Parts: sequence; C-alpha cells; structure tokens
Amino acid sequence: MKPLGQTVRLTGKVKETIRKLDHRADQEIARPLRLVVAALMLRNSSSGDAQTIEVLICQRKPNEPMSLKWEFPGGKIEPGETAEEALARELNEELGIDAVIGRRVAQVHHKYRNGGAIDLQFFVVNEFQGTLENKIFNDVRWSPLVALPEYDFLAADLGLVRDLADGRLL
Ligand SMILES: Nc1nc2c([nH]c(=O)n2[C@@H]2O[C@H](COP(=O)(O)OP(=O)(O)OP(=O)(O)O)[C@@H](O)[C@H]2O)c(=O)[nH]1
Repeated sequence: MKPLGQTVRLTGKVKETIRKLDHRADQEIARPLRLVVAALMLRNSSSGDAQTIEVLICQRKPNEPMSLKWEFPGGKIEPGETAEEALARELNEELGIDAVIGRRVAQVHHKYRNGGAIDLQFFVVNEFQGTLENKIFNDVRWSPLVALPEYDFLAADLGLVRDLADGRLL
C-alpha cells in the first residue's frame, strides 16, 4: 500500500482523459430547460354530509423513465403554443377529453439529478367534455387531496403535493 500523502503524478494521457470527462459533465449540465404544463383536474365527491375535493393523478408506465412514479396529466409545451393550448392538447392526447383550462395556481422550477431542468406550470381544470379514457398511463385515479402524499410522485411535484394535502393551495 502507498503511504498516505504521496503525490501521484498524472501522465499526459491520463490528464487528457480527465479533461474530456469534465467537458462531457459540462455538456450534461447545459441541457435546455424543458417547459412543462400540468393539470390539477378537480372534482367534488360527497359521502354522507362530507364533501371531499379529489384530483386526477396518473402513473407512468413500467418501461418509461421514472417508471411507476405518479404525476399530474400534461407534458411539454411545443414551439408556437401557449401554455393553455399545450395543456388542452396534452389532456386530449392522454385522456381523450376537451378540457377548459382554468387559472394558473403554481409554478415550480426543478433540477433533476441527471442535469435536466424543468419549468412546470400547474393549471386548475374544473370542466371538461368527453369521457375520460386512459390512453397512455399505467393507472389513472381520482385521489382526495389529503391522500396525495401516500403516492410516490415525481420529485418536482413533491412540494405541490404537500401544499395540496395541507390545504395551502386551493
Ligand atoms: N405531465 C407531467 N410531467 C411532469 C410532472 N412532474 C415532472 O417532473 N414532469 C416532467 O416533465 C416532463 C413532461 O414531459 P412529457 O410528458 O412530454 O414527457 P415524457 O415523459 O415523454 O418526457 P421526455 O420526452 O422528456 O422523455 C417529463 O420529463 C416529466 O418527468 C407532472 O406532474 N406532470
């Protein structure tokens, strides 16, 4: 074993390899910011005298990145779309509905560990036409707001999930 504190001299070849690895790490950090919109689709459910607000949540498929995590329906804004147009399109593609996009209630900026960053805007949806169909998810459920923390949500959603469950947002 080498004694502690010994200086290791790097050859030119090793230095070059390390420089290239550093360069690759820089490129990962410089990934473009993804602009994402998602819906808080709400409904009232009553049992006896009690009224509960429920929100629609969706689970990613097992073969997708971040598999089986829960999220709110939505997706990336395409060039030339407003946030509302993008969300209406995504809800149609994912759930087969024509939604009325309501007010924007939250915006989250999140950096994933792989270096990707997203800007997420959440809009309330209280009204839609058509029958809800699960077109792309592993599972789709209505969850009472207070039960949201029981689900394994994407990291970017965790603050919002907490706020919704504690009644701080709606
Ligand atoms: N729809 C939705 N996306 C979310 C939420 N939270 C969150 O981090 N995201 C991220 O925002 C991106 C949404 O883009 P997308 O719906 O077009 O996603 P995708 O899974 O095909 O992603 P990809 O094209 O980057 O692989 C994903 O990377 C997703 O992980 C959320 O609550 N709803």
